[in-house]
Amino acid sequence: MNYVDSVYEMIKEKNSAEPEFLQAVYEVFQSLKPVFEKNPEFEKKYLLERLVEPERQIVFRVPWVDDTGKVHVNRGFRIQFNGSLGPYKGGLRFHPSVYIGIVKFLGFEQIFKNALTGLPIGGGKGGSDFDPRGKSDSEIMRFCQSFMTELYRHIGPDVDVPAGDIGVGGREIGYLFGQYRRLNGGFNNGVLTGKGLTYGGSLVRTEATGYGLVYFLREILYHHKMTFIDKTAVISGSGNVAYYAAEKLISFGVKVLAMSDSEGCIYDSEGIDLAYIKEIKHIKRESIEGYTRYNPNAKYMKGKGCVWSIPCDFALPCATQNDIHLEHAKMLVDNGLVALVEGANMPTTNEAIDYLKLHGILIAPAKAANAGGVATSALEMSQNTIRYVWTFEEVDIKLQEIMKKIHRSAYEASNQYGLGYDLVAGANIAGFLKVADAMMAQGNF
Ligand SMILES: NC(=O)C1=CN([C@@H]2O[C@H](COP(=O)(O)OP(=O)(O)OC[C@H]3O[C@@H](n4cnc5c(N)ncnc54)[C@H](O)[C@@H]3O)[C@@H](O)[C@H]2O)C=CC1
Ligand SMILES: O=C(O)CCC(=O)C(=O)O
Repeated sequence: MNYVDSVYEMIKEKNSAEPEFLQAVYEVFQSLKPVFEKNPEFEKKYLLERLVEPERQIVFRVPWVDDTGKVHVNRGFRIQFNGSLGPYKGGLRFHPSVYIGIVKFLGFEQIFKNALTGLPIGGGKGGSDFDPRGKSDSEIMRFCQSFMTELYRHIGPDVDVPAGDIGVGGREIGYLFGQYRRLNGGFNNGVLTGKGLTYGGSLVRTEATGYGLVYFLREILYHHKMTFIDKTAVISGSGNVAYYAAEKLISFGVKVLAMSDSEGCIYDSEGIDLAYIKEIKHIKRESIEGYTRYNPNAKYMKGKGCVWSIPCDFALPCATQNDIHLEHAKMLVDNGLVALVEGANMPTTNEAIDYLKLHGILIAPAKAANAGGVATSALEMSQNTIRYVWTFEEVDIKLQEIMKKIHRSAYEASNQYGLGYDLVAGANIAGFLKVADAMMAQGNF
């Protein structure tokens, strides 16, 4: 058995209760085989064994009191996966499905994504099994305060800098920062990103992941001498990433036909009106079905994955992991899909990716395509350090440049290893080589 497969077998045995983590590792390892053949010194230094073991895993109790006075206890996590390139960096997810395996898969992916941005950030991720749905604003605040009461001793602008992810947006980051400031003293705002604009947030951070996705797709289209003209898209999710991806696509002339939430999807043949999505999902925080109240011609379909039955040129999974399975991939191909653009982390199963590749679909893998969010977080850190604020245009130009460079480095790495235009493998290889270089230089740690 070759080195890569033997390390994977060892990891499978050690982490058998963490299928999402194993899936993420398997996918990266498949791309790395030619790299290990070419660089035997990596094997000698046990690089893969070290890479898959987080540098630090913090698990803690989060007690909080609801509006009726009842006490609840949730579990909090922060995984400081790899700090060889810079302070650990990555979001916090609040969702009932969160457990150590989810946080580890997200943290593992984050290492390579952050490396691809070209900015000095290591990989980390965190969260809680707390369910924000149906909670009052005061309950959310009390939960965030309790979460930060433990987390604050493990983070810092030069140590670990969390941000948002599913269930954690501007409101939650505000409460988390308030509690950090209260406990830590001083105004150390480089400790979190995704902050509000009045206390150190960066312009464009809110939009960055969604906009970055579309900038990345634009590079793919340029490369293949294609354009956005007369194209259609469907998007899963209707949260932060989905919303701003839709906004940028629409501004480029693409018709966005459908969006979804965890219960079902809405199909509007005239093109989704984002003002309604904002009202329903971001302000009222209710089911996407409410869209039909505003536009009775739109159609609501219930069920997971219904969005992938709608014919489109571009499919953008922007909700959660393992959203596109093999049967969805088959439907998308049969319906004439041109490109898959991954906004969520690991939204496509490995079998579905293989099927899409086999059928010539252009694939923008999450690690590269959704890296605009964390890249802009790193720009927020830079502004906090120099105590300066760049304009919207300045940050947006930097974001476009970063997405262009990520596309180029993924393509070049793929080409260098004789794989042609395979951005899935190229992103894994380019991200890995940067981390590998830093780890080799820093000795056996
Ligand atoms: N916010 C950011 O800057 C970044 C987010 N991501 C990824 O993008 C995805 C979306 O994140 P955000 O938009 O920030 O979160 P959000 O909380 O704003 O939106 C999440 C969306 O996913 C849907 N969703 C959640 N769980 C679901 C489930 N089990 N089944 C179907 N739909 C579900 C929700 O209804 C909502 O529309 C996540 O996978 C996240 O890891 C990736 C890079 C950066
Ligand atoms: O902005 C950040 O630090 C985190 C973004 C994130 O969690 C992700 O890229 O998945």
